[in-house]
Amino acid sequence: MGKFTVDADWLHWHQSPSKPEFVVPEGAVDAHCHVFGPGDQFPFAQERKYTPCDASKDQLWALRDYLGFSRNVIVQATCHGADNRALVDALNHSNGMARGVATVKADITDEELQALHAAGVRGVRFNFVKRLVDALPFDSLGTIAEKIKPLGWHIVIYFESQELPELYDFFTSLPTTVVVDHMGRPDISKPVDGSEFALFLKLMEENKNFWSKVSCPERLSLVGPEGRYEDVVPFAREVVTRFEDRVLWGTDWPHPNMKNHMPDDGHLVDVIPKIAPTEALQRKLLIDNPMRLYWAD
Ligand SMILES: O=C(O)/C=C(\CC(=O)C(=O)O)C(=O)O
Repeated sequence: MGKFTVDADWLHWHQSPSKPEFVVPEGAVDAHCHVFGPGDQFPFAQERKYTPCDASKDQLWALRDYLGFSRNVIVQATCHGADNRALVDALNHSNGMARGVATVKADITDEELQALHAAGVRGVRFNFVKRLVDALPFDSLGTIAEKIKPLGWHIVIYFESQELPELYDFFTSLPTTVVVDHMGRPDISKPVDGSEFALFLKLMEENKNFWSKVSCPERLSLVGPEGRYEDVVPFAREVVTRFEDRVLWGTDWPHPNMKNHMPDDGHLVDVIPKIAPTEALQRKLLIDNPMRLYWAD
C-alpha cells in the first residue's frame, strides 16, 4: 500500500494499448504528457484536487518507444502543485529526450528558474480549469510572465471554452509565446464554424504568438472510442491546416481525470493522419514545431 490512496473513481492508464496503424515519422515528439509520482518518492501536493495512480518516467519512456515517438514534453500536472521535483527528475533521466513545462509561484527566484532551465524546462503553465485549481490572480501570473520572459520560455494556458471571453484580454496581454492546451477545449456539440470556436480561431489568427495543442479528442468527443473520436477531427483539422506552423500534438498520457473511458494510446495516434492529412503537415506537427519550441538550443 503506497503513501497515497488513489481516488475511488480513478481510471488507470491503459495497460496494453494497441500498436498504432499510423507510423509516426522518425524523431516525433509527444508534446503533452505527465508523470505522476511515484507518490512514495515524489509526494502529491497538499492542495491537489485529485489523487492519481502512479505514472512514472520509466513507464512514460516505455510508451514513447512502443508508439514510435522519440521525445516527450512533460507538463506539470496540478496534483503536484508547484513542486516540480517529479518533473525535474524525469527530465534529468531522459538523456535530453524530454523537456518540461513547470508550475511556479510568483515569488520564484531567478536562481530557481535557472535551475529549472538547466533541467530542461522551457515554459510555465497557467491553469484556469476550476475543477483542477484555484487559479492565481492575474497580477501574480503577470509577475511570473515577466520573470520567465528573459529565459525565452513560453506560457501554456489551460481553460475551457466558456471561459475564453472573460480571459481573452488577459491572454492577449501576455508577453511571450502562448500555447493553448487542447484547442481551448471546444464544446464539439456546437458547430465547427459557430461563434464559440470562432473566438478561439480569432485568438489564433490575430495573435501570431499563440500556438495550440490539437490534443485530447478523448476529452472532447461525444462519439467516444467506439466512434474513434471522429467528431473532434473537423475541429483539430481546421486548426492544423490554418495554423500549420503553430500546432503541437500530445498523447496526454496518463490521461488524468478521465471518467467515462480510458483511451487506447495507439488509437489516439491513429487520429493524427486524419487531422494532419499530408506528410508535410505531419512533420510540422510532430517534429518541426515542437523542436523549434523546445529544442531550439
Ligand atoms: O492532462 C491534462 O491536460 C488535463 C487534465 C489534468 C491537468 O491538466 C492537470 O492536472 O494539471 C484534466 O483535464 O483533468
